[in-house]
Amino acid sequence: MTDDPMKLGLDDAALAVHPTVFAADALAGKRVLVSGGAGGIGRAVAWLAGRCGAELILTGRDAGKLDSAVQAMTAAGLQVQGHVVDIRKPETVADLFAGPVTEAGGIDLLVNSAGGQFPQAAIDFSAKGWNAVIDNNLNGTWHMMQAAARHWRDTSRPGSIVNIVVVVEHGLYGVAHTIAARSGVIGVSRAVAVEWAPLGIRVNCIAPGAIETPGWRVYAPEARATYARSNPMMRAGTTWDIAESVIWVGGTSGGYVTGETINVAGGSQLWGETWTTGRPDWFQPG
Ligand SMILES: CCCCCCCCC/C=C/C(=O)SCCNC(=O)CCNC(=O)[C@H](O)C(C)(C)COP(=O)(O)OP(=O)(O)OC[C@H]1O[C@@H](n2cnc3c(N)ncnc32)[C@H](O)[C@@H]1OP(=O)(O)O
Ligand SMILES: NC(=O)C1=CN([C@@H]2O[C@H](COP(=O)(O)OP(=O)(O)OC[C@H]3O[C@@H](n4cnc5c(N)ncnc54)[C@H](OP(=O)(O)O)[C@@H]3O)[C@@H](O)[C@H]2O)C=CC1
Repeated sequence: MTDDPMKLGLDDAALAVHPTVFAADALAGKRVLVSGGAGGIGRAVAWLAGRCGAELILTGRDAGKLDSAVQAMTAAGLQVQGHVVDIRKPETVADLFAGPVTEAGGIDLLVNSAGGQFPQAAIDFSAKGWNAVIDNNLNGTWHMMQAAARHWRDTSRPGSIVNIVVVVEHGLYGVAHTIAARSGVIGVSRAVAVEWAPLGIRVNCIAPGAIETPGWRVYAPEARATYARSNPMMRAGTTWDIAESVIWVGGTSGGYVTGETINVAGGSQLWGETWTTGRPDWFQPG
């Protein structure tokens, strides 16, 4: 791992050729919407979905990042468009579905990869900081989920949602606000997996472990240096590990799966600790 933000995780050149278990037509005729689609995990999901034959709609806040993702994928022959959408603003989410999603002919799969947080001891959270993380990760994800469900209901087509969360049961510290927000996403996903089953909508979550991405820049280098050894496999995962699990559960291969949260975390849900703020003296061995 390096501190060069352009070198955190797999880049476009790697994602364009990374080996995959999926067939080139696994998502032929499908359209996939990826929020945070120019970020680390979202970008890998988009590349894989595109390489499996899906048309892509990517969203994010940063127009420049979106442009670079769209350009790289277009140059590789993928069908992709990008739109600036802040998931915290329900009106811009509604505009996305009423505009580009409808004009493209609808979507089949929504992957909510937009999200993030900052490391801080919970006792020091300001009200504003807490609210920012809850709003981004719980409310923002919900706005996207509900808009997609309404789109599928109103167009009488089935759909699938995959929410990217974090491992909430064990071992992730210094980000209690995001544990709260993501626990909420997991809870509401379980609830609507039942409520929306009559609409033909499946809802699942993927909980990544330590996956090297540009998002890691928010953590101090000393904290980051410990992440790889925070799981029994003693290594960080790749965005491709997450992308293949997303396409598996979100696509027809996951057709009988709903309401699940799948840890793709090298076993860190069972063993290991990730202190995003550095491990306090109390927890030091010996
Ligand atoms: C077992 C499993 C193993 C798993 C092992 C896994 C290891 C890694 C786990 C997770 C990895 C990832 O998620 S990778 C990362 C994904 N990407 C990211 O997290 C980057 C994106 N982050 C963000 O966008 C921000 O953090 C977020 C708060 C969500 C967005 O907020 P805003 O855009 O509103 O941002 P701001 O205006 O900057 O901040 C709003 C307020 O938040 C607070 N705030 C913001 N940054 C702050 C900071 N660094 N320290 C304190 N407080 C802060 C302040 O009160 C701010 O107000 P003022 O005081 O007025 O300024
Ligand atoms: N990497 C890891 O180790 C882990 C990551 N995760 C989670 O996976 C998801 C993807 O993270 P990752 O790819 O690593 O990080 P990145 O920071 O690379 O990507 C996150 C993307 O989310 C977008 N985003 C954030 N907030 C908003 C918003 N309000 N509206 C629209 N877009 C937004 C950002 O877009 P823009 O830059 O355009 O604002 C960014 O590109 C996040 O939820 C993250 O917390 C979970 C566990 C571990």
